[in-house]
Amino acid sequence: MTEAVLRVAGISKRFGGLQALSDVGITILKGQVYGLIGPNGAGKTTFFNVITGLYEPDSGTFELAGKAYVPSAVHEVAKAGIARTFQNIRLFPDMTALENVMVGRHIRTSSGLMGAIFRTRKFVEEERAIAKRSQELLDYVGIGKYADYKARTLSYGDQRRLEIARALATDPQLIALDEPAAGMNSTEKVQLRELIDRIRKDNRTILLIEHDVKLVMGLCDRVTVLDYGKQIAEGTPADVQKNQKVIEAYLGTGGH
Ligand SMILES: Nc1ncnc2c1ncn2[C@@H]1O[C@H](COP(=O)(O)OP(=O)(O)OP(=O)(O)O)[C@@H](O)[C@H]1O
Repeated sequence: MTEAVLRVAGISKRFGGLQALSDVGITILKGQVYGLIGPNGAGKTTFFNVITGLYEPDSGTFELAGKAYVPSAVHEVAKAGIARTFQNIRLFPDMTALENVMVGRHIRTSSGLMGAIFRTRKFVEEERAIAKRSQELLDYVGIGKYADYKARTLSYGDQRRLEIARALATDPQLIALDEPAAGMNSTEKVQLRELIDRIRKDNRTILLIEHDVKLVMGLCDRVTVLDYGKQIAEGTPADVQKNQKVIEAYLGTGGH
């Protein structure tokens, strides 16, 4: 049986009087692209923020690659093995593309601050290896030739690729992409789809929040649909598309 990479269950989160998530759970198997969709305000971002340590849940259990983890802080979650991108791109705009990826890689290195200050041999060697690996990742996502460009000078689509390269640099168990196609034109979306497909073929596991339902349906192995914080459907894209509750939620006849 294929192993589960992420297994979360019973996640609830309330903001004051608003129940943003009610008993939500998903299981993502290794090598899957798993989609999370739902109308505006359904709770997708909240769910993402809970599993990546940005929001503290009111309840829930969390397991990554067979080990329980506590999503108490973003850096702890990154160390445990979940790398994420953000809806609003969060790169270091005045650092080069290569440096942005190197930052991601640093959480997997060991020489630490003292090594950096005294430029120990181990540190220098480690930096060289990090730069090499980071360049490979830029090549992998298709922006290798922009390694020395400042992040802010890259096109929107290329900045999103750079974020993905930085996420990959942490060697994550799971890559969580928050609306990667937002603001992309149709050519960029096709390229994004090819890139995500390629990442999947390399046996990586991806969780995807996306507004572009067509992209999700074409790309994902499984999909969860949220509406008003509740999981109204889970299954293959074909199953979910036929689900009456999903149709109603999207057509706005479900009480919206
Ligand atoms: N930090 C917060 N404080 C209070 N309410 C919040 C907070 N974050 C989200 N909410 C509320 O929780 C509900 C779910 O929001 P969320 O952003 O998770 O939905 P979403 O599915 O990601 O929506 P969208 O597609 O519009 O991004 C909304 O009603 C929202 O107003």
